[in-house]
Amino acid sequence: MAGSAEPAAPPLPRGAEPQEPVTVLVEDLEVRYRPPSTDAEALGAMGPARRAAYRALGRWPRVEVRALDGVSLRAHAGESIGVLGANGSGKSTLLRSVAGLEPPTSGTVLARSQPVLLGVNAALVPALSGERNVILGCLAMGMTRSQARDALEGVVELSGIGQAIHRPMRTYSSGMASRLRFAISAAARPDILLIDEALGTGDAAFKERSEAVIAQMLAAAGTVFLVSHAAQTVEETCTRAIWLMRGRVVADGPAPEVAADYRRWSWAVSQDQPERAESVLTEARLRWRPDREARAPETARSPKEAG
Ligand SMILES: Nc1ncnc2c1ncn2[C@@H]1O[C@H](COP(=O)(O)OP(=O)(O)OP(=O)(O)O)[C@@H](O)[C@H]1O
Repeated sequence: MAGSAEPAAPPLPRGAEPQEPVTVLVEDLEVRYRPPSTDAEALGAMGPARRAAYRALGRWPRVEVRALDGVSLRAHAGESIGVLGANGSGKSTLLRSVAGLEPPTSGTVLARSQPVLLGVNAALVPALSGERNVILGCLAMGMTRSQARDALEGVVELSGIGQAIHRPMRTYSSGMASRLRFAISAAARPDILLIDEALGTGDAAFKERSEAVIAQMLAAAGTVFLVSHAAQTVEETCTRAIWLMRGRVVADGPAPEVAADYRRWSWAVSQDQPERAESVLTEARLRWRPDREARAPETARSPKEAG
């Protein structure tokens, strides 16, 4: 993080939980992976016969990664929730789980309607033009062919990629592709939209347009989740922020305050001040105790059933 002065501590938490209906409920969610690891220690921990068998087969032992380790949250209509955290803290796994794309190892994920995960639900084909992909993406999100055709102009306008819409998507920069995916996802006007980093890839005009779309969705009582490394994006776009670390919720509260705590922690880490970072973390945990008493939304279905 730039600058050398430590950011100021945020004021104490205020306000109670919103009264609006619950749209997403996550309760004690655990997602574990067992990837193969070349770590010599994992191999060394085996008995000699097993180690020899692994070597003979050219296999590596599997280790357990706890991507999410007991996450609970309740999202409400009209909330835009920023998910903050360092690399590997579990942000994308949380979004994939809410979208119903990641089976929980244990715990519960319920949603009022099928969440749309930006960039995954829209099955785009690199060899086809942006235009053809808009149609495909809209069809993939359940729109009819004529609804998709009607949506085309608005999608192109929101994405701001102009004449490039007629070129194959494989020729797009990653920012252009992200903007188009965002615009396609927004066209379906989903009740629950999950965005993984895409808003950071646009210029100021795109940012303004995408923020307007998010505001419209929230006004229609939807819920937006936005994953970002950037505390500033979350501060500017979200009403609430959740800070994840090693698959656990460190803080869950109003976006400006939680983002400020995250910023102070990132600053201490970047200044190589582990004790300071630890004390910011402890303060944040005390300040923003994650809610553990989640209740199911009345009309909730699991994400794969919903929609
Ligand atoms: N398919 C997978 N197989 C094994 N491990 C995985 C898999 N997907 C994620 N992980 C691990 O789970 C942890 C959380 O990953 P995740 O992608 O959710 O983090 P993230 O906070 O989104 O990271 P980033 O900010 O770098 O995108 C990491 O340790 C990652 O290596």
